[in-house]
Amino acid sequence: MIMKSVESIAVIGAGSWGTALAMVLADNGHDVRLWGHKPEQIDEINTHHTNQKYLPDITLPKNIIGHVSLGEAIEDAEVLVLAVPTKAIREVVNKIAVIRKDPMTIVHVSKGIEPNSLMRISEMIEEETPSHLLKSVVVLSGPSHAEEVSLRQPTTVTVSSKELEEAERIQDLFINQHFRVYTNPDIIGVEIGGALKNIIALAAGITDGLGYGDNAKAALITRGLAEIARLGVKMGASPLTFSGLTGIGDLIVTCTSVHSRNWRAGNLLGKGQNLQEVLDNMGMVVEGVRTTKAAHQLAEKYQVTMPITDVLYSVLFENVSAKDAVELLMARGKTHEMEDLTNLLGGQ
Ligand SMILES: NC(=O)C1=CN([C@@H]2O[C@H](COP(=O)(O)OP(=O)(O)OC[C@H]3O[C@@H](n4cnc5c(N)ncnc54)[C@H](O)[C@@H]3O)[C@@H](O)[C@H]2O)C=CC1
Ligand SMILES: O=C(CO)COP(=O)(O)O
Repeated sequence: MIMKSVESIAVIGAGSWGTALAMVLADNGHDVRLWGHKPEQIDEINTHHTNQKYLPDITLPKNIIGHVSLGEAIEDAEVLVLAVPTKAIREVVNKIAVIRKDPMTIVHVSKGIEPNSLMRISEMIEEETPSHLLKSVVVLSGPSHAEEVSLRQPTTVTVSSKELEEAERIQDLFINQHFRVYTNPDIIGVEIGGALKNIIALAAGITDGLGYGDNAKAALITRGLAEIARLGVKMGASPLTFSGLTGIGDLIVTCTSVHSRNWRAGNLLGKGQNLQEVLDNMGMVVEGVRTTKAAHQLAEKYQVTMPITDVLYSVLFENVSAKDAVELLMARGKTHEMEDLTNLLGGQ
């Protein structure tokens, strides 16, 4: 057993991922305050040590204490783990910045890009937090369904930050025999891979819903990776990151699992439900919908070809049918698989 120093850590957001990560930290002996904005849910966490809506039938360690008061949750906690949907990041960070007196390290675990501003989550956090309060921002990402992490099944993730020592400190807080944590200095690649895989997971759910098979799934994963990497590299990411946990790793886990909310939403779309109906019934965040909007704008801004993102955009926001979207993708003009090869052959 690895001996660790005990820290007070506030996990902000008591949904599936915040609760599962609070369990990892509690298993490592830390004093964990789990903040949520729904009093009845926090009451359930403190009284019954469960969070049935998000992680049914899981018993939480007793050293997770639920809080509805944000001030109490973050008091004395030098590390804050932000686990709310991308849409709520600015609002929550703003509230923290008003209350907070001392510098803090913010670890974010969300997977999205903000439409219109086209900011990654670490950039939004930096924009919303006065610099004297922000020691550093770290992202934790990778192939990790909360449902499996809460069962202490083997899981691997990556942490990244502009400051390597901070990433290593967060690696130490989370790592244990079930939850292996790597570091990667490429924060752009880590955030882009984590956010954009949700677009491909929606598309994979759609092809499954339409009744297509493993060939279509493999095509989406590999060609999806190609377009994510193409954009990521233009934005300054290392191409190597996309062959790692936060690239291909997260694509595999999200495109092939019934745990994925993005895959499940896509599956219902493929079966003929409309977007609003699907989102209303999901009860949890489906990040890929907003991220499709953002990635569509990013492709335009960076002049990058992203065919899967483009057709998914037309299904989600322009009433193109899922079946027509697949036909559009398959009927595209012929091209080389490897872009370097295209360059070698004279940029065809
Ligand atoms: N569930 C998973 O397995 C994983 C999720 N993630 C990412 O973590 C982030 C959070 O996802 P989940 O926990 O799964 O979502 P969730 O839908 O299970 O829970 C979200 C939580 O945030 C709360 N929330 C929403 N808006 C809020 C606001 N304005 N103020 C305060 N709290 C608010 C909700 O009440 C809920 O407790 C997402 O970006 C997701 O992509 C990343 C890896 C794994
Ligand atoms: O990011 C995830 C697993 O790595 C979870 O994906 P979903 O948000 O689609 O459930």
